[in-house]
Amino acid sequence: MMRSKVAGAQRWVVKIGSALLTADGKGLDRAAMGVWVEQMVALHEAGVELVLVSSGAVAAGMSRLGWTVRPSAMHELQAAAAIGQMGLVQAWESSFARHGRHTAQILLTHDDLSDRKRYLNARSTLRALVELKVIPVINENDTVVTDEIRFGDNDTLAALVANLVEADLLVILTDRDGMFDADPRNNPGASLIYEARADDPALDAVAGGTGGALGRGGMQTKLRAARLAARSGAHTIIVGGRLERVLDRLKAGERIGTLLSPERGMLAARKQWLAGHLQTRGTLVLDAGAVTALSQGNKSLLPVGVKLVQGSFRRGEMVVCVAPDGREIARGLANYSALEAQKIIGQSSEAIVGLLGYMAEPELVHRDNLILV
Ligand SMILES: Nc1ncnc2c1ncn2[C@@H]1O[C@H](COP(=O)(O)OP(=O)(O)O)[C@@H](O)[C@H]1O
Ligand SMILES: N[C@@H](CCC(=O)OP(=O)(O)O)C(=O)O
Repeated sequence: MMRSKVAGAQRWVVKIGSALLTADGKGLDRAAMGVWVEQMVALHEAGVELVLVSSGAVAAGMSRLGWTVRPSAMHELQAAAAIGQMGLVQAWESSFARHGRHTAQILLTHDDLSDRKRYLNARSTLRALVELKVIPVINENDTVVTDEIRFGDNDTLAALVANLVEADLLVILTDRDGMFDADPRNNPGASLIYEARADDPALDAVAGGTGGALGRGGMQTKLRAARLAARSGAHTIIVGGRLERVLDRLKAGERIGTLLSPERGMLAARKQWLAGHLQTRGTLVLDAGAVTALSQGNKSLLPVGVKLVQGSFRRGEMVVCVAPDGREIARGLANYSALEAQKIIGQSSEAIVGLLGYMAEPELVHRDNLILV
């Protein structure tokens, strides 16, 4: 069976766990990293937008310090993470640089994603990096977190990043081929689950065990991550990072790993997510024709149907669309900034290039990014 949802995904968050990255505790596995980088570059060339969530700082730091046992004291873990993070980003940077790609380090904490302003700032920085075709490499900011506010495992962080960048696919690379119907460490006969709905309660029982010696979360946090990612409509794949050409094969639609699907359609979930999480930055006053097109025709909003632009917003920010009498019709993500929108309203989409010198999209707000109210 072809996995079209995976093959067709445009924006991927790829999460690589400690167990995989650190060759089972022997420092960073640069050879394996190089193989994933090659595949990520190929995805990039195929037009896929990529964000990487990389664990391994603590494990890499332990190996630099010659520690063989993971410390339990928080300050020692934090010290190891601070040391290891250097090696981790160096390794990603040099590996991507061999293919002419830049990387960018982003360290996030729980607070960054729960505080609205910081959430929106992180979102716009990540969007900018993705547009610049740079690969963001994200990890938890271990130095400043306390026990109560730690993500602890990067599965949760990766899912929140998938929400943040509105990814359509979260790929969790791990040391098993996927999620099995029982922990394969203690059940050699366990079999791989190929597909399930992320919200299926039967999965709670099979994902019961904890992580390995190096990883933190085990399958439980991966399942929770899939459920979190599903809130913004993303599909999740849990798959073996050591499988040959794993990312290429996912892109080709091959049925490997465990695919966990959102319960609701991608578009509906994504729209609900957008409505609940983004502040509006401006207002577009529509003409009567545009009001009808949006509310009855399920159409995109074209510049020609807009009479007035209010507020100051950037490309990708949320705007309110109102009727001439001020009644709110919809909200949506603008394809142009307020300044650009001022110049193109009332004009046909063909005129955009002449007016701005380029055309990002023919619509001012695409219907996939429009939420009717
Ligand atoms: N149902 C299950 N299917 C697969 N693996 C499971 C399951 N339950 C528990 N596990 C364990 O989860 C481990 C992977 O999680 P973890 O060690 O946290 O890795 P990572 O560093 O990749 O996040 C596997 O090695 C496996 O032993
Ligand atoms: N921030 C930590 C990641 C924590 C962790 O071990 O995560 P994971 O291996 O993904 O379960 C680190 O870089 O070591």
